[in-house]
Amino acid sequence: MAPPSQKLLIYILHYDLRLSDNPVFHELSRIHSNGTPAFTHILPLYVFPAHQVEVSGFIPEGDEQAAISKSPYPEARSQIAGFWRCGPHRAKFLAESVWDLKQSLGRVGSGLVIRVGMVAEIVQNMIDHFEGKTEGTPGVLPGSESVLPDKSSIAPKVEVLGVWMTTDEGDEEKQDQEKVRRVVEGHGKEFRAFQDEKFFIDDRDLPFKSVSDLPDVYTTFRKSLEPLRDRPRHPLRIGELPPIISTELLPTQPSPFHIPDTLGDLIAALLKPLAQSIDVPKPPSWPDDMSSEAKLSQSAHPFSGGESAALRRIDHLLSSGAMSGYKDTRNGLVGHDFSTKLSAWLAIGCVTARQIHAEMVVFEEGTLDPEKEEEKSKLSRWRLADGYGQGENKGTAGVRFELLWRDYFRLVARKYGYKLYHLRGLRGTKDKRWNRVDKRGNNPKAAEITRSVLHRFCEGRTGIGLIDASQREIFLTGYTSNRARQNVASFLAKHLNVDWRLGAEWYESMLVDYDVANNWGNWQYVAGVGNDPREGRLFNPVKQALDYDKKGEYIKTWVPELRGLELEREKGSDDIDEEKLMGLFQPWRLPESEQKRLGLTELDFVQKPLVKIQFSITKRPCPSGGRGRSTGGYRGRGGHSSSRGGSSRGRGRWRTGDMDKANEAEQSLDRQDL
Ligand SMILES: Cc1cc2nc3c(=O)[nH]c(=O)nc-3n(C[C@H](O)[C@H](O)[C@H](O)COP(=O)(O)OP(=O)(O)OC[C@H]3O[C@@H](n4cnc5c(N)ncnc54)[C@H](O)[C@@H]3O)c2cc1C
Repeated sequence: MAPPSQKLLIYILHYDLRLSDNPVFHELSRIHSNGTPAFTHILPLYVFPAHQVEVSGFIPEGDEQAAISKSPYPEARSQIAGFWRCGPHRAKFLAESVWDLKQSLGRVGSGLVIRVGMVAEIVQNMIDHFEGKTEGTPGVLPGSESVLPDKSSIAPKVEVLGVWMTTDEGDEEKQDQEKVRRVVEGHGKEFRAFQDEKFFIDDRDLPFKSVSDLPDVYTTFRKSLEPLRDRPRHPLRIGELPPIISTELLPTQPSPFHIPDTLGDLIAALLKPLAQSIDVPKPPSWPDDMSSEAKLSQSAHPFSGGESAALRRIDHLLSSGAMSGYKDTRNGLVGHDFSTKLSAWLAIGCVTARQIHAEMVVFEEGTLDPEKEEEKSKLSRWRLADGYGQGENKGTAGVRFELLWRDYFRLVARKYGYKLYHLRGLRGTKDKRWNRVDKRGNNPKAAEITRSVLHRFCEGRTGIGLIDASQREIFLTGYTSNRARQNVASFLAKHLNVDWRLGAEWYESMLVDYDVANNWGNWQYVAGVGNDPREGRLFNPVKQALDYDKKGEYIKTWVPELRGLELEREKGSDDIDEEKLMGLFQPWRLPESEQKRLGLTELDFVQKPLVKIQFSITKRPCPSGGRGRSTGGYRGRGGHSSSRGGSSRGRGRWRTGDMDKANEAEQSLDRQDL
């Protein structure tokens, strides 16, 4: 047989969906420019992973139910609650990101091949195909569900030399990588795993050799790295890439799946199975008559996936002055620009933290050159922006500070491995009894009650305005602010005592920016089982609403049932009636007449809130009087009524108890860091 005419290197993309500042593309272009790489062609390959993303919608024809039953893979659902692991918002964002990369690569004469399945099986299928293995050759890994080998013609012209990919910290990702390595090395090919360089500080520059030396307190970690502005490396330059293999030589997508030809069809294939089985019985919905433009303007995250959109967003943040103002706005709840909204692109590697840093440096130093054609138009946008050419400011420093949190949680994931997903957390906390929905440690009746509480939590019908607004926002848009996330996580874990992993699974399903280390690490932190140095931190969502949603704008945006509540003492004035505000924060507190007027008398979240939190800004006792209590026989935690007072604010004086004490401490630390 003639020797193969093409020597192929496969690059599997996963959470590194970008062309710029990409260590693998950098290496490929470097070797290519050096003249004599061992390979002649490359294959950039993205596989929608069947265990994380539901892929039954890629099966052509038939109704959705039939499609699910025909898929060789189990549904991609979370382990405990059974939520879709990748809900509609992230599925769409991911498809847009993959498509954007395909187009960017196309523009530089390369391309991206898309497949669905388990990545190791797809790699095996490719290698088998090029090794000329015929039908019947296992295209399937031992122990996995069957995926039929490709039946198309054999292509002896190509030899696979190796497979490259970047590593991830998630347990599952590590296992997937290991399976790929075994397949590749089992065929005597080269396997190479690159450290992705999408973080703020490169692993090579960390002040410790072994991750076991990572401090358990973020502040200690941060201090060891300050000044942060001096730390990041420069983004990598990508030169010309080796030619891509002709797609005709490739095996087709293993049956029964079909890869769509357009972005619209790709999104439709991902969304189809998700739409027919929504995870909660009474999901929130947009008003029927709301236009898609109005939805986008109401959403805090109206952005599309992809490297191009990410780079445009960075440009916008700098030219609008939003980045310079970040420190003052970052605790906002409503709007597009109160925080950077870069997280979703960072999570799947459409952009790197050091690219953000590098753009901020150019902005801070004001070094754009009007003589350079490519910098001229940027200069016209940036030069009038707040902070241009004036060095690091509070806002840009604040963004660096937050980006380091992201690095930190990734390293925490590396240090603690599987403990990231464990109920007892990194701390191994044993003394807390959680309300659970799984069989272990629970009787069926209690599990059933917890399940119904969980549904109300997910649906945004708990009766606590801030929590409900956030939960409806996340369901409808895939995003909610960091402030809201902290409150939601604290509420589930500490007021309701519900197994915090259910919240983490819900966020995994809902968030457009889901990231394994950041999500599970943050949930543990807030639930009190992770590496928060202060044990017992508790967010009081009523006080938090008072601090961060002073005029009730956020709650009214997302809980339309309460929009008709007029908070101003006089129309158009800034003078807010605090009692009504308290009614917005917990609608059970509204007088009966107001409840009737607003049509709230039949609503469970008004009449039977999951928790009543005692909190008042007047000297008068709360309407229910006495201790706060949870309702419906649920073993949760209400507020406490011992009045210890606190700071005066507005007209009255805080009348709260233990919860305020916790919040005073909370304010002093305030996770300004988080
Ligand atoms: C319970 C809970 C779950 C979370 N789950 C995720 C998740 O799955 N994915 C995710 O990216 N972030 C998560 N976060 C962190 C944080 O809420 C988001 O990163 C942030 O809200 C994203 O919006 P932004 O890009 O506008 O953030 P900005 O405020 O603009 O911050 C800039 C960047 O810094 C990083 N950052 C900010 N805060 C944190 C933080 N607390 N931890 C780690 N990195 C941070 C993010 O990359 C963010 O894009 C979670 C926080 C909590 C409390």
